[in-house]
Amino acid sequence: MRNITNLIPDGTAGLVSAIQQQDGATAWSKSNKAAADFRDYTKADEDQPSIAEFYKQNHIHQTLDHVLAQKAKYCDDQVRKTSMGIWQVLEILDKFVDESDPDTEMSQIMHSLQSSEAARKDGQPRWMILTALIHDIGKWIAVCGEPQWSTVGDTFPVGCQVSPKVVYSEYFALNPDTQKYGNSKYGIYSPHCGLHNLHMSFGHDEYLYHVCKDYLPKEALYIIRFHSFYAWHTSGEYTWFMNDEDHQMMKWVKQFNQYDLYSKAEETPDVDQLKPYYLNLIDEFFPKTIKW
Ligand SMILES: O[C@H]1[C@H](O)[C@@H](O)[C@H](O)[C@@H](O)[C@H]1O
Ligand SMILES: [Fe+2]
Ligand SMILES: [Fe+2]
Repeated sequence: MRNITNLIPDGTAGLVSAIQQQDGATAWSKSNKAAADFRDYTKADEDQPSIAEFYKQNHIHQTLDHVLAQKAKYCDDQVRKTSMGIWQVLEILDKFVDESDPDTEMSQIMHSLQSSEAARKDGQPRWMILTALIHDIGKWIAVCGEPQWSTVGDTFPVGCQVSPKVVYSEYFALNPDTQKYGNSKYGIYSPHCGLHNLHMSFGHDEYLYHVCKDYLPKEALYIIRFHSFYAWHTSGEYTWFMNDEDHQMMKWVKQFNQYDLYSKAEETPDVDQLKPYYLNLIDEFFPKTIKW
């Protein structure tokens, strides 16, 4: 098994061209895109000004009240009534492009398959390959009419002070909660209460966690729930809320992040060719349909 650090030797992310192998997996050849060139929001400010505008809306509107209302609307088992299979949702998301992402303009099915193929190529266990495939399909709420600011982008806890390491943190000055919690490190929480006790800004992560919680191992659910919490898993903030379980789980989130971020390659995976393998993998964990 290849170690995941091989994916980013000497700062080169290197996953840009996909090469089909005989066993059906996809091998990746290196590109010139260095790891440091991913998530370059300074560059995005010049080339993609809509990303700053996206985060402005996100940071203004993601309040504790918003999060509680969205959880009541989407996360309760009783409120989710639409039955769909995992692959069906992936196909619906074929039309969806995430406005917050500076690294890919591809549709979500392409990003899903790029991530899962990177994990598969790396010899990861089947649950991790599946997690990589589905981690973003909570973006289905955008298809239901949720604005992008309430669906995508990095997440952060609400109801407490926000770390300056959250991307575009300057826009939090415009958030009404800043008056209430802006000076309180712990806000409504207590030290080391565990990340599962935080109300995270609402989006595809929290929603999909609830959709999947009866079907996947706890590591997979943890990755799904916190994969967009970059200020924590990549910038080392919010450690004051972590409990023992979070310390154990963080390594999985970090491993997963390599496949999520650096697989944003330009070559498009062959959906029809990969479909049988993934239908089989989905069947191993999920019933034919689940509630959305
Ligand atoms: O722009 C991206 C995208 O929305 C991802 O799905 C999310 O997980 C990331 O955290 C975010 O930076
Ligand atoms: Fe995501
Ligand atoms: Fe992703």
